[in-house]
Amino acid sequence: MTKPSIHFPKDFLWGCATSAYQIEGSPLADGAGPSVWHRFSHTPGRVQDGDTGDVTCDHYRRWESDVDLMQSLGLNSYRFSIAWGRVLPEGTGRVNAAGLDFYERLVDRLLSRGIQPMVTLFHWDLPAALDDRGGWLNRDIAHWFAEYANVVFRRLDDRVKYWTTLNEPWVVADGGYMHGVLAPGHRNIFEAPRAAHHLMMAHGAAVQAYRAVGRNQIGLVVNIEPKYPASQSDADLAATRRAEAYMNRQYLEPALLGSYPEELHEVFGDACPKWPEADLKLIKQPIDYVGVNYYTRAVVRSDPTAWPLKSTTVKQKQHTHMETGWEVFPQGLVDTLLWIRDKYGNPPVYITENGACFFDPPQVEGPVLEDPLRVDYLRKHITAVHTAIQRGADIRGYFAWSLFDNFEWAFGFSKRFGLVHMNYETLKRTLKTSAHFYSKVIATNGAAL
Ligand SMILES: OC[C@@H]1[C@@H](O)[C@H](O)[C@@H](O)c2nc(CNc3ccccc3)cn21
Repeated sequence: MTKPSIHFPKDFLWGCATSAYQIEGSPLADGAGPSVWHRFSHTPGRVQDGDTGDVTCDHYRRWESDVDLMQSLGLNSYRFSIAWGRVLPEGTGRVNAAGLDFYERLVDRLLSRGIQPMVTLFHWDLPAALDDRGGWLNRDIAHWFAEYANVVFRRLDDRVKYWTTLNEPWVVADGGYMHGVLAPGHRNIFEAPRAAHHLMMAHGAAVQAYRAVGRNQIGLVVNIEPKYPASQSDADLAATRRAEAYMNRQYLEPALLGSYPEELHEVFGDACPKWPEADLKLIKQPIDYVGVNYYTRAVVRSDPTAWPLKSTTVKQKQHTHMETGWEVFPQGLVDTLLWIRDKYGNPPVYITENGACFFDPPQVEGPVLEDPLRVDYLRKHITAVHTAIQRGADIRGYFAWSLFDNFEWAFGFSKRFGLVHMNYETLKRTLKTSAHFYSKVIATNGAAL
């Protein structure tokens, strides 16, 4: 039987995603102020092998040829983030013209190559000067973030059609304040929900500011990891509900519904704050789309000894090279997209990140490097997106994570997610077979799947 031909909507965005600290390098160049990730990566023991973002892919200096590489792949869109500290070195106040000019030149070159920018305002690299003033623990950060957002909106909204306020607030609150494994490295259950709330207030303040000056689209990017109970026992079902509320609903629901899931009281206990209604009103600013970062699912088992969720995830069969063994589970993406369709009124959705790191086979030098596992992963997950579209989900674009191998936060350079291989000694970019596969998918709007 011939395979039914797959076609995506006519104006579907096909892109790759990156973030400033992970690919740019030159973190202090041209007047830029340091971020919490500059400090964190330069603190011994915080990042594997002592890796830092000082050079990484050197995109800050190679951006012109990198944009030309994106064009050669046939991308019609590119998701990247702006380093807050390049634009406002102290986080507020003085604007660093050289920093803003860099991003303006990048946007102009992308547009000249027919590539639509999707710009993230915050992808974890908070200016260190603001962390010194309390960072995400200080309620004033909502105003600081709106001030920064306004500077960028006024300069670029005539050319940038797609804005994102925050990338994955859950990761910042959970990694940076609950478990302390990401910058700024706090481990405190009383801080985590406050950081989470202030992140969402900043999101609301930036959207509110955008409505006064902007004419395009703005949304929020969340990581969604669907939770499946390991058994139908009451304990496992309750643990699964807690895990889903803590990761998947804690940010979407204040943004879309203006309320927090009740299960958070079970997670945070007496650390769970009570917020004024006015805060929730600020957070619930109408947004134009939801960005979903999907990588894997979690099978959840109750574990009363596990902090703070009293649950653990059960490792599955085929998984990627992530330390926590992220399972390859494309059905989870279908389930996630239909869950959003049904639970939140079928909002416009972009898959703003999807990808995998594998221990790619030993690389033989040459024009193309073989990464069959990543090709298989992308094929299955892009097909999952198409399945969700056929079942009525309003999906408008897909961004593969990532364009290049890059700085994988606390894992340093040990994890490679790129469609393009990065030689960190020579900075040579080499396409992997997944890049060629993705190019064909884009050129045929999905038919090459
Ligand atoms: O880990 C791969 C990427 C990372 O490089 C991006 O900067 C970030 O946006 C990103 N988010 C996820 C998924 N969310 C997540 C879940 C658990 C721990 C850490 C991240 C994966 N990734």
